[in-house]
Amino acid sequence: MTLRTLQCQHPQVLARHRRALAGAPKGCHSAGTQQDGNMAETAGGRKDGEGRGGIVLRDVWLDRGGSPLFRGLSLDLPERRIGLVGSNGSGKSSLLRLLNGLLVPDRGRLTVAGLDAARDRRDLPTRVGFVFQNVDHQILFPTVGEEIAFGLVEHGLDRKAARAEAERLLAAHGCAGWAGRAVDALSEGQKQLVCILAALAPDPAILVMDEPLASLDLANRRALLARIERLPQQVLMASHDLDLIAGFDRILWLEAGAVKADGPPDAVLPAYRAHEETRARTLGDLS
Ligand SMILES: Nc1ncnc2c1ncn2[C@@H]1O[C@H](COP(=O)(O)OP(=O)(O)OP(=O)(O)O)[C@@H](O)[C@H]1O
Repeated sequence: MTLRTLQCQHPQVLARHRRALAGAPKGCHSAGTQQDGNMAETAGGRKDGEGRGGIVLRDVWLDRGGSPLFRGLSLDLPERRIGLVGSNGSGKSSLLRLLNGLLVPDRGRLTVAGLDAARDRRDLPTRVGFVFQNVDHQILFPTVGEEIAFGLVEHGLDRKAARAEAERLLAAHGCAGWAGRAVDALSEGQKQLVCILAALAPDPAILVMDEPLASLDLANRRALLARIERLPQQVLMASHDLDLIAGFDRILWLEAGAVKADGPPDAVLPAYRAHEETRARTLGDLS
């Protein structure tokens, strides 16, 4: 079954996003990296960045907690696999939350998978799958099957078909028979896995992941990473585990809401690692 062919009969925002949107506050310039015309081709022959995916920020401003965080951020993000690094509080989660409408820019323009993030805010979650840092911010339903089927129903599948698709997805990830399991009885890592599968189920154009694999064991982490590498979706992942994103196409390093460095992993990650080691020494000296 391909959901890509389904017309979304229910363009309203998914309930988990509705809930988050209800409480969401309203919403550095970096040298925007231009598309290099050398984007990877997906299994379907589509080039990411010009098809379902693609993220463009133009002079985006955002205050958080009364202080300016992003001050004229401009970026072109067409690559298939983009890693986001930065110290605590640098703005990674805020940037990811702009992408699915949980935050809106105070000023400037943001386009995500062809949608204007301000004008089409309520439609964003239909194109952007979001995996939260904290599973408790994501999981709504008592059972695994219901959690995964939910997004499919919102996209127009009837409940029976959605349940069957959820079971198929679980089986494809080595979790056959999980559909009836109580989410509360799962370990944190198992919950993370369910959240990732729930985000993937409606076949979004872009998968945005905020520290998504922190609780997974080595086998599940490797399996999920391999799966992520094969996904047709554009993936944007914030991670403090630099090994996870070392094979990505591009790394954005944010500090205090501005782009500190931006480029391939072998250029950005060693510099970021050195910066963090210096910080660790400084913090150690202070303690
Ligand atoms: N709900 C909120 N209300 C007000 N300010 C917030 C809120 N969430 C984050 N901030 C502020 O926005 C800034 C960026 O936070 P953000 O969560 O985007 O950082 P981050 O890079 O994801 O951090 P971490 O690595 O710790 O997850 C921080 O200064 C933070 O204090």
